[in-house]
Amino acid sequence: MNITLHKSQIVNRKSKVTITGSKSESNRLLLLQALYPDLKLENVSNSDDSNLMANALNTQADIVDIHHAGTAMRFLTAYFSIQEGRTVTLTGSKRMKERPIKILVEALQDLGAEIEYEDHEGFPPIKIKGKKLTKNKVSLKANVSSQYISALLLIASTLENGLELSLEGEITSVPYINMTLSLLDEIGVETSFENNTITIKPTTNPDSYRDKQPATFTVESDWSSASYYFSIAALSDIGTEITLTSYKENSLQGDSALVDIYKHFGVSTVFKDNALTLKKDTLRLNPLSLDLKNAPDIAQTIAVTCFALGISCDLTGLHTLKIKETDRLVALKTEIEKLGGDVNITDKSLHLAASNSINELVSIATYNDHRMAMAFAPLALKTSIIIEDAMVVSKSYPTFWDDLKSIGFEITSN
Ligand SMILES: O=C(O)C1=C[C@@H](OP(=O)(O)O)[C@@H](O)[C@H](O)C1
Ligand SMILES: C=C(OP(=O)(O)O)C(=O)O
Repeated sequence: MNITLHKSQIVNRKSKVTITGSKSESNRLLLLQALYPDLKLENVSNSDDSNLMANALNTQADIVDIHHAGTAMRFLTAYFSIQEGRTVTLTGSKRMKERPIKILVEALQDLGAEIEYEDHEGFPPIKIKGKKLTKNKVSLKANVSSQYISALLLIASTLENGLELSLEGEITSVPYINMTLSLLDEIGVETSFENNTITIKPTTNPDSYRDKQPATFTVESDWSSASYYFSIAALSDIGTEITLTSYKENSLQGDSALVDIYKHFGVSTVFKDNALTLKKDTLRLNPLSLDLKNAPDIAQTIAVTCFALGISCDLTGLHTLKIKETDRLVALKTEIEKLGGDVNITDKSLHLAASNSINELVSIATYNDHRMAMAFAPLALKTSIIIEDAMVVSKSYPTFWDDLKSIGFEITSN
């Protein structure tokens, strides 16, 4: 379904939106709950990816299809590797079959896991024969995706001898690794991350973690989803306020860097009672240079904010974007150029030139990528725009379009 976003304004200058739980935290905690069933969760994400993760952990089927959910694919590869006596084929969408998994599979094989490629070496689908893993030392390349590392860390405390992981090369998306370690700490698993080595102690006595475990873990709302409101605030009139719930000032999510990043666009943020209020308080139109290797999921949001404001930007640290839901560098260049922008990309960076006009009623292709749809939506504050295959947003944020309507966006189905 394509939709048209008619040139809109935020009608209510003090709007409020409740955002679902973090997809990243939810997917980790769902897996930990499958390993440690006493763990209770609140505000779990209602995203497709988290639903797929929960269903995959609950099914006894021989074939598990996780569609477009990359994090679920990587985490479940590790999970099924330790399900003794069970054989599972893990597969996904056409794009998932192009998203590399070899670094994780090799690390698990080094630990003793039995995994075979069903189609192309290095890519899903994979057939996993669950086994008890007793080896506890492995090294892997850390510059391609942090999801491989988190996957190993999440099962590590249930391995007989724990795990000592040596990370090779520059480590990418570090906040996601720290999120995994923090969640393990919270449920009482002993972890350490020194130099390039992560150590996880085994939990031989379940009571030792049960004592320390919080009775209920409340997932913080999703910061990547919040990014679209930071962009909306940046493109709104001075004085506009948007309040988002439920957030923590000390977040585990690296995308909370938005608070500092959006100051550049004149957006200030105030935390109060688990709510985050964004306020556009100054007009700032300076060029932006930013390394996003710690926050790759907000690259599309920031590139579109800059384009909408007509300012130039140099975004670096984008080497993981080519293997996400689509090649996000190519997708951004193609779609921003349809709107009249001028974008240069390499394999790890994007340069957007300053501009002073935006083409009207352009139809934005979304390439099965929720973030393409959501990142371009704020442009409706400047011009009418069409978003193709709009329901793609359900991968991480199913109520996105309803929430935009609630704050004044005028949206019709085509
Ligand atoms: O661990 C996670 O929850 C994620 C890690 C990141 O992936 P990479 O480490 O592959 O960049 C991020 O892009 C993804 O959306 C979620
Ligand atoms: C990259 C993303 O997700 P995944 O890798 O889990 O498919 C994302 O949500 O932006």
